[in-house]
Amino acid sequence: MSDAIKHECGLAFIRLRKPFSYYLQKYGTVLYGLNKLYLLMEKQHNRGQDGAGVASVKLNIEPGHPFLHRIRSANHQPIADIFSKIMGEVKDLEQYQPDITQHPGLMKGHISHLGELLLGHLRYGTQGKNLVEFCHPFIKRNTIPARNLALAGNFNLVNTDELFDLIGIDPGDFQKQSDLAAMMEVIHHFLVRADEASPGSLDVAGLLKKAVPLFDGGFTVGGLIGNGDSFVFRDAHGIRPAYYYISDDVVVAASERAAIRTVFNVGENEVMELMPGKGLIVKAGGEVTVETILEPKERRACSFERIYFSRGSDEKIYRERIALGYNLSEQILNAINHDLKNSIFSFIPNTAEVAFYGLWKGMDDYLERVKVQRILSWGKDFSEEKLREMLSRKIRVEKVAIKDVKMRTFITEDTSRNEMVQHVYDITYGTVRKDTDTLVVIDDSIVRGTTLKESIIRMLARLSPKKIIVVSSAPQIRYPDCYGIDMSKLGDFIAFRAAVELMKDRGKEACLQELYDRCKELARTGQLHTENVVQGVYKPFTSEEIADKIAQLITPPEISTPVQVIFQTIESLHRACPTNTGDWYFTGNYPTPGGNKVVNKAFMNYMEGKNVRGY
Ligand SMILES: NC(=O)CC[C@H](N)C(=O)O
Repeated sequence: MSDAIKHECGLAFIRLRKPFSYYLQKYGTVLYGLNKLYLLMEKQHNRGQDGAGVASVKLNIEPGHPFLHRIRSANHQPIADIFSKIMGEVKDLEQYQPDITQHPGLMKGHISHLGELLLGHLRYGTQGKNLVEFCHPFIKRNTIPARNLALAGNFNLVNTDELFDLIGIDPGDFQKQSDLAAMMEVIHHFLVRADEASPGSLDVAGLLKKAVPLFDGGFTVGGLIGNGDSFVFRDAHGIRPAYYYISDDVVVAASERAAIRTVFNVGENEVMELMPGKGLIVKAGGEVTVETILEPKERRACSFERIYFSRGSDEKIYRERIALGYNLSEQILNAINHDLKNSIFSFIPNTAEVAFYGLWKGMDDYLERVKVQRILSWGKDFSEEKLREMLSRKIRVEKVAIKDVKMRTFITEDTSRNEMVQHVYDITYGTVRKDTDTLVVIDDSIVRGTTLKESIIRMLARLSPKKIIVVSSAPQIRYPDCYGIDMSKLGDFIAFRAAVELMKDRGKEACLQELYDRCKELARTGQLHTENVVQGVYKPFTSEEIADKIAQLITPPEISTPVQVIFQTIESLHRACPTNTGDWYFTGNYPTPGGNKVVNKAFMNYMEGKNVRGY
């Protein structure tokens, strides 16, 4: 991955179904749940770099004693920071009573986070700021236990303002900036109503059925209620991922299946997908149900989860990434004129590595077909040496690019900064035959193209290949995301800039103004959600034209090595990742009405020179 696409958030939910003494007996520790939560979060640390948080609820607590706790951190290593504090409490206690960990009751009384209900979160902000105040879980306290709520999720909502209006709340400055704050108010509003209606027996599914349809966005959200009930729900299109596992001991939910598998050591089919629109509800007594909260709509699960966000250790995701690379083989063979002898294949570390193996397989299959054809065409006319030579032909793969330094902010002076930026990546010398070999490098996506231009292309050109081909295992990113990925500004996308350049080249700049006027007209009549005007920016051009323009844009002016860029097609993406058909960032087809509004607003912001998000 050369361009960091801002990562997703990750959710980790654990509900212990037995008393703490049981875990002490069976697993040797009362801290079983917290240990598992720690692992479940660590195994998903790919999903959030801004911060993390944990909330916990204790069951059956004497009135007057605290039962809901929450800890958050936006430190450098937020997960470690949180758990060192949680475990610090245990160490402190052990100083006074060395065998305290053998006493479940005492532990539960003294360790704030030793609750049966645990909710962990990893954040990459898509709204508000990257501060600890914005880290999840958010909590709301009340003297009535059933009206206490902790919430955390992987989501983005595009109707935050409307939500406050709907429940008649005038948000403060902080709340205005946070979709989680809006979600909290809405769910809490219905939680209070539900508690009023039947004190002592909350209808969790019922209250979610009232609250959740009001949210426009993609979401997987977990919640703990002070009365001991808890839930996880998912949007109707299944945009954000959600998985769960139920055993006699625990109920677990998380954003990634492989994380649950690893932490609980269970098989692929033991971990279930929480289907679109469903809610996983665990009552205070431990009963679990999966209920329909929203009528499921057309499945549009985010394909970027498969291309890049989720960990490639997942059984299915691994195979899909292999297929993504494999599917690119034909386009690449055409680009190198089937000249495998003079082509070297490599990848941009690290996330593109699996797709690279797929590409390698694709090339190998082709080479094998060629070998068989050639050998058959010889008839009886061959020697051992000739046969050996033919069989020894291999795809040439090398580790060419190396991820090196993280740019340090202390370099501020422009010229040295540019010089330094180059060195974010390094190259392996002696791998390429000068002016003879074509270098094919696969990356998982190209968003802004900045790192390619500033570092990778410059570095690769130092090896003097005949040509550089950059292959993207994702299609062209043309439209903003508004469902949890922080890529919301059109002017940032190299594909968008390429289309604008092409318009300029062809004297069609007026087209942009026309599209802008169209947006303004739609905005005036409150119709911004009805169509995606930005599709008109790309319409006059073929994908190849845009790819060629991107190649020009990412080639630094002083580099004379020809550069070509090849993208995955949308069809082959869907062939490779059949269950995750969400592709709005590539096609502009948004699953929810807010999507069109966001893309049109993003375009208006671009035209007006405003560097803000479209939601
Ligand atoms: N990436 C995410 O899921 C972000 C969650 C939420 N929108 C936030 O900014 O906190």
